[in-house]
Amino acid sequence: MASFDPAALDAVRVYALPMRNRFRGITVRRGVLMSGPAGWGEFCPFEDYDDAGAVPWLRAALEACHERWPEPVRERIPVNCTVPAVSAEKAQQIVAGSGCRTAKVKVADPGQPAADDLERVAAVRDALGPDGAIRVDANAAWDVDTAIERIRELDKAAGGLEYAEQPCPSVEELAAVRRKVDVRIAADESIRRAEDPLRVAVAGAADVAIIKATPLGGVRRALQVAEACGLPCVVSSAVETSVGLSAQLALAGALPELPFACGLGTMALLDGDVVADSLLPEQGSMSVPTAPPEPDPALVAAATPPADVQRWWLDRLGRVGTLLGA
Ligand SMILES: O=C(O)CCC(=O)C1=CC=C[C@@H](O)[C@@H]1C(=O)O
Ligand SMILES: [Mg+2]
Repeated sequence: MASFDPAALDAVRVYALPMRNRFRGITVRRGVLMSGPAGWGEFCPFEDYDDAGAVPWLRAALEACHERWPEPVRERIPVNCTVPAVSAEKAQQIVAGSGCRTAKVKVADPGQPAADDLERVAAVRDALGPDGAIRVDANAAWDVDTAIERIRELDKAAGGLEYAEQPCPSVEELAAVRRKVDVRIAADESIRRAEDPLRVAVAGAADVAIIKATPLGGVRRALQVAEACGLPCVVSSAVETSVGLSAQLALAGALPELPFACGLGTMALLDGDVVADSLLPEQGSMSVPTAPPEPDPALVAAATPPADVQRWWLDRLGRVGTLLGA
């Protein structure tokens, strides 16, 4: 899909859904659903992405509208539950109610003391028991020295970490931290926000690559990124509705190897959905869909935001579409 032609789409619908807890600094998730001959796609770059950064997100949506997904090599995907920067008590409830054997815990949330992170991971260990896996995600919040110190403390409080995701902003910093800690390092923003994700220079700086179909330009592009980086991959969502999430599950289904649980149990973060049969984990795993689910018109109507918000998204879609075709 080289260019964007709104006339080639059958429908375009703006949605807004509240988040159950503040996540990544947001309390409402918004985006655009669109349908084409192959099915429904979702364009949902976070509001802080500029138009150029949103181009791959549109590519991903158009892939779902116009192309079938690659053949899967597995039917089910083990997933982690995602624990926002909530209280220890709430973290424990989220994990206990999830049915997942792996938990990803957000840490280093702006304004929160480090002690809260330690309490949260300890509570998650309590809820998971000794054989569950715990990973943390700092979203590039630390410098190298802070990262080394915090990862060691968190590893102890968690009774062992599976990996620490994006502790610092740059690839060089990730490499420096990796040399000093015994915990695996995973790269996320270093891949998804890279100028050219196909030239992923994370080998040596990370043990695990987090890949996301939605911000990387679709399932096929994400598969190429996975191959180019040569690291074990974890597919993680961009907190889409079930429409966009289905493409992420298709990616996880098509990856040649999948050694870790994926971060795809994220419908639990949203209060509502646009499809009747939400894509949720069952006993810690999710099935790989063969095509995107159809939105339910009543749910889409209920999630439709005010006219000014719709206009903002349709304008953004138009601008990003122009950039995509340029
Ligand atoms: O990986 C998961 O468990 C859920 C997805 C998730 O954590 C994220 C989704 C979207 C934006 C991000 O801030 C965040 C991440 O950094 O991985
Ligand atoms: Mg991350």
